[in-house]
Amino acid sequence: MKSAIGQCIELSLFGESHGEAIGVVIQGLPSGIRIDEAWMGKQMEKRKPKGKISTQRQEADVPEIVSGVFEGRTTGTPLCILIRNENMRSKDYSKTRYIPRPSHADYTAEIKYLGYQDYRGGGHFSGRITAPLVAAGAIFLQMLKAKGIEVGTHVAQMQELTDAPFADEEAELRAQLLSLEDQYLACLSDSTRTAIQQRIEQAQAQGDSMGGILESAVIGMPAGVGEPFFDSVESRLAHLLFSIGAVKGVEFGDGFDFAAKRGSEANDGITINNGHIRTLTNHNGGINGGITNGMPLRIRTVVKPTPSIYKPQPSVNLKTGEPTTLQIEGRHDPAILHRARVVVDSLIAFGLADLLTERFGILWWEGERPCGED
Ligand SMILES: Cc1cc2nc3c(=O)[nH]c(=O)nc-3n(C[C@H](O)[C@H](O)[C@H](O)COP(=O)(O)O)c2cc1C
Ligand SMILES: C=C(O[C@@H]1CC(C(=O)O)=C[C@@H](OP(=O)(O)O)[C@H]1O)C(=O)O
Repeated sequence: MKSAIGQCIELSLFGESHGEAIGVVIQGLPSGIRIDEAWMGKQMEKRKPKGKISTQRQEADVPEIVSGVFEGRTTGTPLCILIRNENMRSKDYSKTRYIPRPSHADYTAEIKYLGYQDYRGGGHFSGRITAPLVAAGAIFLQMLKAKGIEVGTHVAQMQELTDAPFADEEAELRAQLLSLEDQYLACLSDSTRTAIQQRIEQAQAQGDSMGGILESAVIGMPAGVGEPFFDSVESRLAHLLFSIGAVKGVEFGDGFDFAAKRGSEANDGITINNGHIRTLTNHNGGINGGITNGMPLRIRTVVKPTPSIYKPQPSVNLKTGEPTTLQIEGRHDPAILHRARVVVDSLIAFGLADLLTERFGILWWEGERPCGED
């Protein structure tokens, strides 16, 4: 029953939504990585609930680094980040203690943990546990940036509303990733952003919720990263992305659209560009044989509509065994994807940092550690 992942670098999560604190322990980090707490704070802002399109639970979400950093740089020993819970309203959950919310983890956690789980606010299964992932992700994203690797995600689709696609051309894609940096509801097109915002607000007003698709891109990944068979780049990243509550699908490159294509439409012709091997198209999303080929990675993640909705729903009282109608109270996100996009970036960055360390060794990050500076 571990909440841990990683080969060379290990991430381990702890905490519950209504407990004292939540957090992450990272082991196997290179020493000497500069920690930019101000930038970590900016990343946390992207996940924080804001406005009508998010839960009304307001938390300061200030990451406290309690070990593993000395004089602003990683020591290389376990790094622990703590985030205090302050704004809980546990009474929202007491009336419905034995009435599981459809499509949340209430029933499955009850069975697995024999009723001993902290059921308040989804406990360890709450989307809240993604806050420490974002704090940790800020470290991995900065490690990648120092190596010229950029990761970014936009809200690509909600129902029939679709955002502009990521560009194939690398300089244009880089500019697009940059444009997403300071957005809360991150879209490439202003009109799509407005329409998606309105669609979520509409659902919120009706006590309902929305899902959608997040599209991510990574540029600057060197070719040759990834392990054969079980530790392909796809397997490792999908494992991480499926750990995010409400994620129900992940695809790479053209993904499920390959079903409609012939080989002649799906293959990426190989070319040479300024001495670098590149492909003319990128249907395969930068990965062949589970190994990066030097092209941008393209990943799509589908996030289901938030399970906690304010409409009456059928459930069962687990104490009496009687069918019942559930009417929830409390504060919930009418959509998750705008808050989850930074979680997706964070986990992709962690997965790639782990794979890069496996490929090149921990000293590959050495350039990050200018000896004698400071
Ligand atoms: C950032 C984030 C916020 C979330 N907010 C809510 C919420 O307010 N209410 C809710 O019912 N589920 C929320 N979820 C989703 C649940 O945590 C998730 O659906 C639940 O753990 C069950 O997992 P599953 O949907 O993967 O089966 C959120 C998830 C994330 C990642
Ligand atoms: C608090 C956050 O989101 C929570 C995620 C969540 C869930 O079930 O995932 C349920 C709600 O928790 P509570 O009922 O305790 O307020 C959300 O508010 C957060 O993400 O920081």
